[in-house]
Amino acid sequence: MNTVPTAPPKTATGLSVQGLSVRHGHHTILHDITLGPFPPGVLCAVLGPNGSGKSTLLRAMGGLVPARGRVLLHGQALDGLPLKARARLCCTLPQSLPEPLRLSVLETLLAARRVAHPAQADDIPAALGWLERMGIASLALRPLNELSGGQRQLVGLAQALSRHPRALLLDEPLSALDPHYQYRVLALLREEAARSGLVCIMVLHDLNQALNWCQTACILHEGQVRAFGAPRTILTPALLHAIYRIHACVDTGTQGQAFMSVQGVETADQVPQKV
Ligand SMILES: Nc1ncnc2c1ncn2[C@@H]1O[C@H](COP(=O)(O)OP(=O)(O)OP(=O)(O)O)[C@@H](O)[C@H]1O
Repeated sequence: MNTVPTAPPKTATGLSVQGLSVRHGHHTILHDITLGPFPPGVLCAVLGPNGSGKSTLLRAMGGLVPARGRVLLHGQALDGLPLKARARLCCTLPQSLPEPLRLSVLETLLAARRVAHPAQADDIPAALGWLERMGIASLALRPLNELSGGQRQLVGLAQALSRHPRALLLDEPLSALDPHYQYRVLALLREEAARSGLVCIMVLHDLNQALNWCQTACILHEGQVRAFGAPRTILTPALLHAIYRIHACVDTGTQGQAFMSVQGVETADQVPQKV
C-alpha cells in the first residue's frame, strides 16, 4: 500500500517528528515517520485501526519507548533531553494506567506534579482546582485504588493537566468515560489548549469526536502515515474503506456538526495483524 509522502515540517511551531522508527524484536512497528507539525492551541487526533501503531507513536513522541529519529516541540529537540526536563515539557497519559497505589486522589495529583516541578505553596489549592474543573472534587480524599475505571481515567487526566506541560499526549483518554464526562473532558482540553497554547494530541477511535473536536489529525496504517490534515478533509470514503474496511462517508448536520454514516463493513479476515 502506498503511503502519503509527508514533507519535513516547515514551521517550528507545534510538535513534529522526523524519521521516527520503532522496532520490537524483529518487527518494525513505526516505519521512518515524518509528521507534523501538530499545532498548539487546538485539539489534534491520532487515528487508525487496531494495531496500526498509534500507542507506539504516542509513546515514542513522549520518550517512553526507544525510538530512532527526532521529536521537536516548537523547534526544540525533546529526544536527548534529561528525563525531568522532558517531563516538564511533555506529558504522556498511557492507555492502561499503572496499578493504583493506596494514595488519596489528591496525593496522587501532588506526586504527579512533583515529577516535573518543585513543590510550591499553592500546590494543594491548585490540585483541588483541577479536580473541581474535572468534576471530581468529591473524590479528593478517596483512595485511588477504590475508584472505578472511569473515575481513575479522570484522575489521570487531572494529574496530566496539573503538570502544566507544553505538550499533552493522551492515549484513548475518553475510553472509560460516560457521555457527560467525554463531553466535559473534550471541552476542558479545548479550553486549556486555547488558553495556554498547549499542543494536545489524543489517540481516538471515535471518528465523530475527531471530526467535531479536532482541528488536525493523522491517520496511521501499518505503522505508516496515510494522511495528515483537517479530519473533515482527510476522512474521505476511499480512505475510510482503505484503512478501516468500512463503506462510510461523512455527513454534515443542520448545526454544522459532522457525523459518520456507515453503510457496511467488510467481514473477512478481521483480525488485526502484527505490522
Ligand atoms: N512491546 C511490544 N512487543 C512487541 N510488539 C508490540 C509491542 N507493543 C506493540 N507491539 C505491536 O505493535 C503494533 C502496534 O501496536 P500499538 O499498541 O501501537 O497499536 P494501536 O494502534 O495503538 O492499537 P489499538 O488501537 O489496538 O490500541 C501491534 O501489532 C502490536 O502487536
